[in-house]
Amino acid sequence: MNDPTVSTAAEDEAIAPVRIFDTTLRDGEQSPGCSMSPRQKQVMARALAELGVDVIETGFPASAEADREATRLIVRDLAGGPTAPCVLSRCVRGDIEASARALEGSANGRIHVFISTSALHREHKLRMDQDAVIEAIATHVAHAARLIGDVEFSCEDATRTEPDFLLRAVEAAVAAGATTINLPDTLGYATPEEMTRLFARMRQALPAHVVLSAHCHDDLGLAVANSLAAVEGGARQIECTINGIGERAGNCAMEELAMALKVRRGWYRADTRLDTRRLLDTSRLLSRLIGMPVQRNKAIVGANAFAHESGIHQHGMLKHRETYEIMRPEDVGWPDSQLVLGRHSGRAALSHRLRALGYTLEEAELDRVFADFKNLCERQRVIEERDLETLMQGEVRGDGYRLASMTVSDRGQRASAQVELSTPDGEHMIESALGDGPVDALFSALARATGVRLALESYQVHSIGIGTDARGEASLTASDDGRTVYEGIGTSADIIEASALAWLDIANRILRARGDTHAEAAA
Ligand SMILES: CC(=O)SCCNC(=O)CCNC(=O)[C@H](O)C(C)(C)COP(=O)(O)OP(=O)(O)OC[C@H]1O[C@@H](n2cnc3c(N)ncnc32)[C@H](O)[C@@H]1OP(=O)(O)O
Ligand SMILES: CC(C)C(=O)C(=O)O
Ligand SMILES: [Mg+2]
Repeated sequence: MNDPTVSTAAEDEAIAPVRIFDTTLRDGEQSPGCSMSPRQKQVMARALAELGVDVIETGFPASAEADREATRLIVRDLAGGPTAPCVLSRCVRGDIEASARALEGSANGRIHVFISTSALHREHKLRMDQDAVIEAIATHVAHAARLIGDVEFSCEDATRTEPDFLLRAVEAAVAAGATTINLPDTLGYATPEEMTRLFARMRQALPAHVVLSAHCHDDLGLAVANSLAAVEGGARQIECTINGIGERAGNCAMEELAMALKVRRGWYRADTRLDTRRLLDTSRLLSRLIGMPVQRNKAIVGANAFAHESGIHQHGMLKHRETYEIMRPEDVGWPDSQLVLGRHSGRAALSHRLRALGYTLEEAELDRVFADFKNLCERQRVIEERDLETLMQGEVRGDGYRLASMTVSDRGQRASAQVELSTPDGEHMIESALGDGPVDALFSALARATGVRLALESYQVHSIGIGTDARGEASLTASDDGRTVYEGIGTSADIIEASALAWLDIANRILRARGDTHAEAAA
């Protein structure tokens, strides 16, 4: 695959650097379900600095002690490094002074001053006319510039502001000392073409030393597209968040923006200085800290971003990876692409996985195993290596007992469990039992249903993966006669169900070893 990160020196000269302004800890954190403690923000800020973001907005110091504390911790950590801490302030003297105090000790700290400029916000929210807003900008940006060397100014709701007034507001901020001008699409209302035009017009109107910045929200799912459109119009700073968290539908997702610029470098003629190989770890860290999992199909960092299940795609991937991938998983932190075996997979992927396990099959053999494989897929969503081994050993002849449903209750004096199993003959049976706890009751119900008595030797449950969508894996070792010890494994989102699957895994093997498909069910 062409490495998009490798370019010639001449090409590099024409590539514009785009600053990444991270607002995960401010705009991201202020959205429902995403708040972080100062210590959590500090952990996240360290990861963001390692990722290579240029600016970290640490919070809004005037609003809370937690934001002041987080800013102090992060300022200390970032000292001497290239990443600048930044804090938010309204056009309120006290806000700006609280910001300057929180940034004390930082050599490259920035104060981010904002006020709404749209008619709707001026009239209904601020109750200020145009002149009063211009006066507030001039006064407060100048005050911030007296306290610190780096001031950014934002026109909140810029994209719904009258163009002439927007220019007046921005010129007032620049005259007062702002060197970064941010034009937020606060409500996620703009279209990409409007963004390009807006930024191109501002670029022409403002002096060259002023850096233009975009801050896009995702109400219409356009935050990344609008940020890229702003780059095309001359933006050289993008405000974004990890996993796209932020007010309402969120902000521009950093991982998506960074990879769009990297993969389509030749188109945008712009790139960031991020070490994109750290994107996945940073995304996972945030998910863990705020307890908000990333959806599977999320670009770049979702579990399916480099996973392929359908046979035609897998066949293409095996011939040439670029047939179905536009970037390399390792460039964003994944170890590799995944060819997941499931109901949509074909022979190419199956034989590839079998070869990796050491099985080279003739065509006729492959046909037979493929038929068994498709049968197994009717009952199981994903086929793992362990299942392939079982298929190859011809063990999946009879179906054995399968768990159809179960209920476990631990409310009375003793726990109770009811299991519904499909039998090897395709019939259904229901059994229940009491026990000293839910697992004991469950195993007793399974023993009654199958007629298999297991002497348990060990029972362990652990989590596979991280976050709230992690699955539980139960592993059991047990024997039926005290001589042969079997190991059974079950996985499920529910650890009690995983335990039942592990128990049945052993029971079915014991029955197969006895040459029995089913034992005499106990009364
Ligand atoms: C687009 C954005 O993301 S903006 C950032 C939003 N983030 C937050 O609001 C998170 C933190 N906020 C807070 O903790 C609180 O809102 C505080 C501490 C800042 C203020 O709390 P309160 O004093 O109780 O005011 P409240 O939140 O009810 O209203 C906001 C006030 O700020 C004013 N205001 C809003 N934006 C600005 C601004 N940029 N410049 C000056 N004043 C502003 C409003 O007009 C309103 O003033 P009023 O109380 O005189 O009517
Ligand atoms: C404070 C500003 C930059 C903001 O978050 C917005 O307008 O969305
Ligand atoms: Mg915002």
